[in-house]
Amino acid sequence: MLSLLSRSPIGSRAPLRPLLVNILSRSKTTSLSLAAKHRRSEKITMVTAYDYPSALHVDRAGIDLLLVGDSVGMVELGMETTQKVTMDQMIHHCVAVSRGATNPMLIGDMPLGSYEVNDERALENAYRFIKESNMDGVKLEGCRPNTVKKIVDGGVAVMGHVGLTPQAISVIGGFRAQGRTAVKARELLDQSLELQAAGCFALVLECVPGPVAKVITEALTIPTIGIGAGPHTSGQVLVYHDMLGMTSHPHHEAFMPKFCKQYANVGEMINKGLEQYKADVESEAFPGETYSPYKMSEAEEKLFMEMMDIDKEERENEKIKLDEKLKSKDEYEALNLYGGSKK
Ligand SMILES: Nc1nc(=O)c2c([nH]1)NC[C@@H]1CN(c3ccc(C(=O)N[C@@H](CCC(=O)O)C(=O)O)cc3)CN21
Ligand SMILES: CC(C)C(=O)C(=O)O
Repeated sequence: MLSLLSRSPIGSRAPLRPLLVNILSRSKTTSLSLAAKHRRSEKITMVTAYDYPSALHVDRAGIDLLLVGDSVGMVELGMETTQKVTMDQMIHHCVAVSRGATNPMLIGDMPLGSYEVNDERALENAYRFIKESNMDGVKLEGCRPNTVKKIVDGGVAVMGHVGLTPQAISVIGGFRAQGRTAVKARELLDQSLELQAAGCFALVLECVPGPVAKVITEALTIPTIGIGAGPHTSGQVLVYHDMLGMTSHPHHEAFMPKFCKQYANVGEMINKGLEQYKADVESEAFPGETYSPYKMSEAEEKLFMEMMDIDKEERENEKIKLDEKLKSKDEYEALNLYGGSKK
């Protein structure tokens, strides 16, 4: 209900038609429909998206949950970690995503510093995701049952996230698997149970051994969404750019996790397309006649050429003068650039 209200056309950016279509077709994922899917033992799908076009694609594919992850900082903003991502940056991306995706349940990732200082601030920031960017719920990292309870009591659905929690990289020391000893695995189970009791509607398990994820999944009533957590979770999540092979940029290759299956090679296609465009423009293969669609009638063209003849000489003289002026400016700049030593 909350998600429907937040998409109300009154005071919202969401257009009326998708809202009606959603109600009629009942294709909108909600925490309720997700719980029902989980009860039917059907696997749940989640993918990240950070902008309008990726949101359109995720929606069209019929993915259940769309996460606007703080991984946006690394994948789209070129940061080394997720630590520097701000609330304003998250909202900026969430707004764009919400314009592109109407069917998946939209989850906004609460960035580092937006929920730890106190529970009141956490609730305020959760409300920003709902009110300013049309999200249907939020995700926060780590075991903070009191914070989760505060936000859920405030009327906002919360997804938990345990195991590798990248925002804590300065504590953990690196992007590596968690829960690999019996004691640590037991701790993860206890955290998961606490988060469920606090009111989380689902739980992300990131980079934990398969057997640990299996035990946690079987112990919980709410669905678990795994990433690098093996096959026995209730669903899976991957980062959009990783799974589509859009990370062929050398900066991104460093962060390609080994649990990620690549379903397409979009990065390679982008490289090929750009190189071909450059070659075509330089060889004049593009645009040619084929991509020059705007015509004028022969009569108008003839008239235009006749008009041009009237002051032809005057314009040519003006052009020569301007050319001279620009050329001398170029030389002046070149002299400055090379410190006057090179002409
Ligand atoms: N593009 C992208 N994809 C992700 O899945 C992702 C992000 N970014 N940013 C936030 C976190 C970080 N994630 C990661 C990143 C790398 C590994 C990884 O390959 N870890 C190595 C160990 C590296 C080490 O020990 O330093 C591994 O073998 O598991 C795991 C999770 C998952 N998340
Ligand atoms: C990897 C997923 C679970 C995430 O938290 C993110 O994309 O930020």
